[in-house]
Amino acid sequence: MRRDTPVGNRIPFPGAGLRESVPVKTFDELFAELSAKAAAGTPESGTVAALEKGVHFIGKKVVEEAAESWMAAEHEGPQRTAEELSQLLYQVQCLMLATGLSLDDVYRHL
Ligand SMILES: N=c1c2ncn([C@@H]3O[C@H](COP(=O)(O)OP(=O)(O)OP(=O)(O)O)[C@@H](O)[C@H]3O)c2ncn1[C@@H]1O[C@H](COP(=O)(O)O)[C@@H](O)[C@H]1O
Repeated sequence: MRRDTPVGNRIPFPGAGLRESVPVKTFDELFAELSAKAAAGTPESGTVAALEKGVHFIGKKVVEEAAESWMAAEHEGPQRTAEELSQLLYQVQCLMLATGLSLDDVYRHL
């Protein structure tokens, strides 16, 4: 997720050299935060702005971040890959909110 701090490495990435775990925002915590902002229509929230633009806009962001994650994994190393994957997870959650899906709606397919 958007951050200026090092990325934790609870799951080792071979050769990554990532630092030890630091406090992180979990997937569920992020979803709760975004849900609250969406419900409140929080001003200056990028999430609220994205939701106003709709599924088509957010869907393109999902594809963009997926592609950037892939390219980072092949060419840019683990740190950049982690950053891009965090953006992908964020955009996935925006798409869930834009389509009215809950975490359980998705988790039940895992
Ligand atoms: N994790 C994220 C997150 N990841 C990406 N983004 C935004 O998604 C947009 C993506 O933009 P771009 O595609 O242009 O990405 P980019 O700047 O080119 O970056 P790269 O992909 O090239 O690395 C930018 O506006 C980012 O700020 C995020 N915006 C918010 N979050 C989290 O969501 C929370 C709520 O955010 P707000 O709704 O803005 O308050 C925040 O506290 C964060 O934890």
